[in-house]
Amino acid sequence: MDLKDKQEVVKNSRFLDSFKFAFKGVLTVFQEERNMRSHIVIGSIVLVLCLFLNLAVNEWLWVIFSISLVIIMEVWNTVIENVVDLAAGERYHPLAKKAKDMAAAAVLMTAGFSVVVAAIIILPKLWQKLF
Ligand SMILES: Nc1ncnc2c1ncn2[C@@H]1O[C@H](COP(=O)(O)OP(=O)(O)OP(=O)(O)O)[C@@H](O)[C@H]1O
Repeated sequence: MDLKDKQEVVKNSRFLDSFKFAFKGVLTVFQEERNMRSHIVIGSIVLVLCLFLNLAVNEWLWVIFSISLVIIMEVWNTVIENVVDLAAGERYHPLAKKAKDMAAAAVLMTAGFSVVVAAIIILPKLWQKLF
């Protein structure tokens, strides 16, 4: 094995390691964040509901996009909470409060966007189906 092959093996193992660490991150956020579990349950219910509503492809994309965005934003919220806790520890600090509140605001705004998507795409179809 020459130097070039060795470098490729090292690169490959780092690539696999980064997947392993990313999956560990997914697992940790699910285990430790109650809000994340709620997002997953609500998102799954919405997706199952959509199966019965004959959505067009672009409507599916909007629904999947908005659910994914809430989940991704919750991951970032958790990242910020952890980093702030690391920096501030048990101390009260106005900047720690600002950072955590803004991170929570980002999740809230994204959830608001999902509600708008649901109101435009899902509710009218559900209404039609039911009445
Ligand atoms: N070190 C701190 N200094 C000042 N205010 C803080 C600090 N830590 C938390 N807070 C305030 O308390 C609130 C709750 O903090 P916490 O760390 O429990 O987050 P949370 O929003 O409850 O998170 P979770 O998503 O885990 O429910 C924050 O939104 C922030 O307003």
